Amino acid sequence: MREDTKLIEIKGLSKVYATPNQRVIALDKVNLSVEKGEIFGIIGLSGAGKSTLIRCINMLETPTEGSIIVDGQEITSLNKRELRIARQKIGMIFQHFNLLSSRTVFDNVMFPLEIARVPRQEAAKRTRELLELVGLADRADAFPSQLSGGQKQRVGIARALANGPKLLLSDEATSALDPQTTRSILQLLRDINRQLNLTILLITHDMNVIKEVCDRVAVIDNSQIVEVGDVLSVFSSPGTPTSRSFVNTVISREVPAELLHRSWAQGEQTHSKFIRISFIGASAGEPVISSMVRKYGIEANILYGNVDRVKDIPFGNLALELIGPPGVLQESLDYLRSRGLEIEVLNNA
Ligand SMILES: Nc1ncnc2c1ncn2[C@@H]1O[C@H](COP(=O)(O)OP(=O)(O)OP(=O)(O)O)[C@@H](O)[C@H]1O
Repeated sequence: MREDTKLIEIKGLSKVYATPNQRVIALDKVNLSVEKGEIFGIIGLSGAGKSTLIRCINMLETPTEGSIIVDGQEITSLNKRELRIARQKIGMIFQHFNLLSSRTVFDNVMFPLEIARVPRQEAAKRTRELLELVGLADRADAFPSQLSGGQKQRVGIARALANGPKLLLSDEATSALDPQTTRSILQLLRDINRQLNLTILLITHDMNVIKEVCDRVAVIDNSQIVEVGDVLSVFSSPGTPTSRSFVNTVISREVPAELLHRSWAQGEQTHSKFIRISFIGASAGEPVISSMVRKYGIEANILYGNVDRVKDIPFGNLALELIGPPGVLQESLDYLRSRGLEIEVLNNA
């Protein structure tokens, strides 16, 4: 039998909150699947339905309709006892850490093991290993109030990993942290994803988080998933206005308007096309562009360019004005596309 590569499969998931005077549709027929071993991000504006979605996956919220399969098990149809066992496979971390203030770091991390009735010696050994993993071995006896935000989240991560989960859910885990601490926590999530082959599903409103750690992303808007894709593809060609505005918050893709309106094309016979080329990886567009210019005898003016990184991969944008006879311009674009470049025509002046 073929091994199932999906860790989470969500079908037709809806959630309606009914309050005495209104019904709020927080999720509307959501379908989504998450592969084993990936870091999957869900991004959306406030109120889009992110928290509801992630909380349905471990049944902190009961779906109104639909099914959720986690690691081959239909979570929505379990009884209380089965659900308690299934939840041991699902760790969760939170924006405000949710640590027990009266317990030490060590006892916070050991808490889920106590609940799972793991023998004390074994639990203590596992707790020490987890503290080592998150870089807090020397703070075992501290209380949460004595820790920085980043350290508190490390405790949260160690506690979430205590029962050896297959899935880690992250509910805005870096939203309360400063940018530098955010980066170190995201780095830790990447490390544990790799070392433990742990699948991570995170929700965020911050596209930087998606850019730093995620393999794939889903954009949620108004209770519905409006786009799902590889993070690099969504960054290079966002398919919806919501995705585009999220991408624009971290990567400047916009060509300044004054450049777009200034054309160097002259006369009846020459036209100009403004294009944006997105390139991924080390293949800068440069040699392809110079060979296009030579091959078709057109002019290319560079309007704007930048290079960024998505996860660890260089990712760039270059805006050009191509000038030449209309038919030749079209052939030039076909040539660039045939060389694997992502091309967007910004106008047809
Ligand atoms: N317990 C509840 N009772 C009634 N309405 C709720 C409840 N929880 C959430 N909602 C509503 O459901 C919708 C989705 O909320 P949700 O918290 O899932 O969105 P979100 O994307 O996580 O937003 P935020 O980033 O602000 O937390 C919102 O309109 C919200 O007001």
